[in-house]
Amino acid sequence: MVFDTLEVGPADVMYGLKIAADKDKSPLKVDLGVGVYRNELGDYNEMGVLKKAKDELYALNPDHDYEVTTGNSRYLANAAKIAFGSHSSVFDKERREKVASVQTISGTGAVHLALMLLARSSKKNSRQVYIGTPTWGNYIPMCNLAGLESKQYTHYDTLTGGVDFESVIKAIRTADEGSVFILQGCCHNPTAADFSREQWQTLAAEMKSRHLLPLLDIAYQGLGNGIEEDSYGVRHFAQMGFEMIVCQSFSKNFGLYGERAGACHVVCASETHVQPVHDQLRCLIRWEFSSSPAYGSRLVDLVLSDSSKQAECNQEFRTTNY
Ligand SMILES: Cc1ncc(COP(=O)(O)O)c(C=O)c1O
Repeated sequence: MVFDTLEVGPADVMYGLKIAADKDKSPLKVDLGVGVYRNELGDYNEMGVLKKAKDELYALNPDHDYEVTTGNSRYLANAAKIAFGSHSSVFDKERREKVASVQTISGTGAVHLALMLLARSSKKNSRQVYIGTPTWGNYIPMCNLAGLESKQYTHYDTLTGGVDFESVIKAIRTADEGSVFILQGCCHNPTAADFSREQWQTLAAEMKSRHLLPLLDIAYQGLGNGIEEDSYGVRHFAQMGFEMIVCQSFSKNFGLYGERAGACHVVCASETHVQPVHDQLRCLIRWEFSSSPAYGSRLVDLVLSDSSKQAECNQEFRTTNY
């Protein structure tokens, strides 16, 4: 027998909660479990700007922008621009310079790919991944899956309802050089305790002096204080010249949960590292799932490539009460 040693996996708390919520027939029920836009009736709420993008996409040749494995370059450039800002020092005037970007199976796929890349990079035996708790339930199991050791510190101060910044700084000061810190860019899941601008600045200075690697996970950009403000941490770290990873999701902000649109951006210390890093990502993608689903990323790309659609999208973020 082959499978007789297998036991059931650990329970997924969110999944359990979702099933319980689905079973609850109370008319007063508000399901806040899974991050999907819903309207007043509790139904899926499609953004107006996406409806238009869908119509446009139907009119296009489905193969018009197909790029095997690592994803469509215009989509990736657009995704990088909203994460880093179009005037970021990670770009030169014409092209992305220090960033290796690939399309991923949404934000989860981006984090997984980033961890797999770290596990294959040098110093892998000593590289620890620091995670502030409580946190998104997938980080620790995904570190285990990638063969990376994770370390936990307290992120949330239950007394103030904000970030336990002293604990974060202590973790930074005691971590080994080269350790990875997973930091959520905005709308912290599950505590909503985000870093202030000043705290991002202190974090960056402290992490720089200890040669730590930030892995910034930005799964809710636009849903906190707007596109620009929500990526303050990402943009500040990039401006500080960090070698860093940004994991990006369009599930929540574009209401594209099932389409799995995301990106992983690796900002390299030097231009010469970009090609090998990109190629390692290509290999990981090819060996695991060949290529990411194209549909959602094409919709995101149509919106981000068109300034009037992008403005409409920002307007929807501002006016819709999610
Ligand atoms: C903090 C955080 N990161 C990443 C993700 C991944 O989201 P998705 O794979 O749906 O893009 C989530 C989803 O809940 C999340 O809360």
